Amino acid sequence: MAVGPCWVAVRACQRVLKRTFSLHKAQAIKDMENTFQLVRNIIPPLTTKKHKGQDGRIGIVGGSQEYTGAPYFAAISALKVGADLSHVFCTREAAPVIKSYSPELIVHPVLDSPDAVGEVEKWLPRLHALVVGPGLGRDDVLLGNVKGILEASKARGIPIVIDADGLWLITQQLTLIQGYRKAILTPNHVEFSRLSEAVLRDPVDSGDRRGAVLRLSQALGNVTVVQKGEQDVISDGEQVLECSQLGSNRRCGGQGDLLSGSLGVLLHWALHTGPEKTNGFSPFLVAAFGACALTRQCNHQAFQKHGRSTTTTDMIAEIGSAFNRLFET
Ligand SMILES: NC(=O)C1=CN([C@@H]2O[C@H](COP(=O)(O)OP(=O)(O)OC[C@H]3O[C@@H](n4cnc5c(N)ncnc54)[C@H](OP(=O)(O)O)[C@@H]3O)[C@@H](O)[C@H]2O)[C@@H](O)CC1
Ligand SMILES: Nc1ncnc2c1ncn2[C@@H]1O[C@H](COP(=O)(O)OP(=O)(O)OP(=O)(O)O)[C@@H](O)[C@H]1O
Ligand SMILES: [Mg+2]
Repeated sequence: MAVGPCWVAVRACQRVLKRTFSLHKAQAIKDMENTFQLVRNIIPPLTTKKHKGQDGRIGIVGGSQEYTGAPYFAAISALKVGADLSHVFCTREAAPVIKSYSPELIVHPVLDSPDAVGEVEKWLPRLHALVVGPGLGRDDVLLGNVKGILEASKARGIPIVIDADGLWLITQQLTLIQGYRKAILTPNHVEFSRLSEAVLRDPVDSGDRRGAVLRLSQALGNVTVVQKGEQDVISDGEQVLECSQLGSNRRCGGQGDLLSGSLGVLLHWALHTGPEKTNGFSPFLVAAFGACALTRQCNHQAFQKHGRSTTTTDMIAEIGSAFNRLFET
């Protein structure tokens, strides 16, 4: 077959694209490796000199009539990653259910009480990070209470992870989070679109996920955003990171709760260790990358054992060994 100049040009162009793509891929792998090292740097050593609480006291705000699993997944994941104490602030009805899942959680049935904000505020001085939203539901009274809790936490400078219905709340009231740089938002696909459309008043460009996450973070005043998906895309409005750690194709509910609970602890560790441990790199990005990689590795390991029957409980059972493999070898 005669090969015309046009075809030659196409082949040349394909070669350049292929090389650019491989370079991009190689760069992405190198970035991932460097970021893994930064995550390793923030892990606090286990020593005889420490007392209970020093490696993290994490609060989860969520748990309602409909949803008791999500706050449990987040709270137990925080403990399994290495926090010393994990508190759940939930509704009165949800509390006995959550307590019955695990004796290891401290459960406060206060979220629908008349003085919910005051009841949670009492604990704030002792908490290193809050995770707001898993299993919260969308009841207006509860959301009003959580608004007060967010305001009180911001006034104290507490790092906050916002997930699930917490994202629903801030999507309705963007000023609640605008400019609070100690927050990390962890939207799934739907939550990201809702939030992005509310903030940027434009439909999301699904062909440019990195750009979309970067723009959302910038518009929120450099609040860190983690868009979960086939790859997790993370940005603080200045840099964009991707996590493509191998997971599996099993998409059972609750994986995002494992991620947000883990992130609560890693965020505390990243902020506590100081900038020299993260080479000046954003501690928010390091913590977010660590939580994404860990969740996906748990998913991978659980899937190897349980295949299609994998559930989030199986993934939680993998946290210890996944953490070791990724960060302690
Ligand atoms: N065991 C428990 O207690 C658990 C409780 N949970 C709690 O549930 C509450 C609500 O959280 P949420 O994530 O279900 O709410 P929301 O964002 O409205 O999504 C709803 C719909 O969006 C869609 N959809 C989702 N992802 C998509 C994607 N990637 N790509 C495309 N579409 C996608 C999908 O719609 P469908 O396929 O049905 O059309 C889905 O049904 C919250 O409190 C949370 O913490 C969970 O944590 C799970 C474990
Ligand atoms: N298509 C995909 N391929 C691989 N991993 C994915 C995919 N989609 C999501 N994940 C991973 O699953 C985890 C949870 O993301 P997901 O989008 O399911 O969150 P979620 O909807 O908030 O979960 P939850 O059910 O807990 O609310 C993240 O670690 C993400 O990387
Ligand atoms: Mg979720």
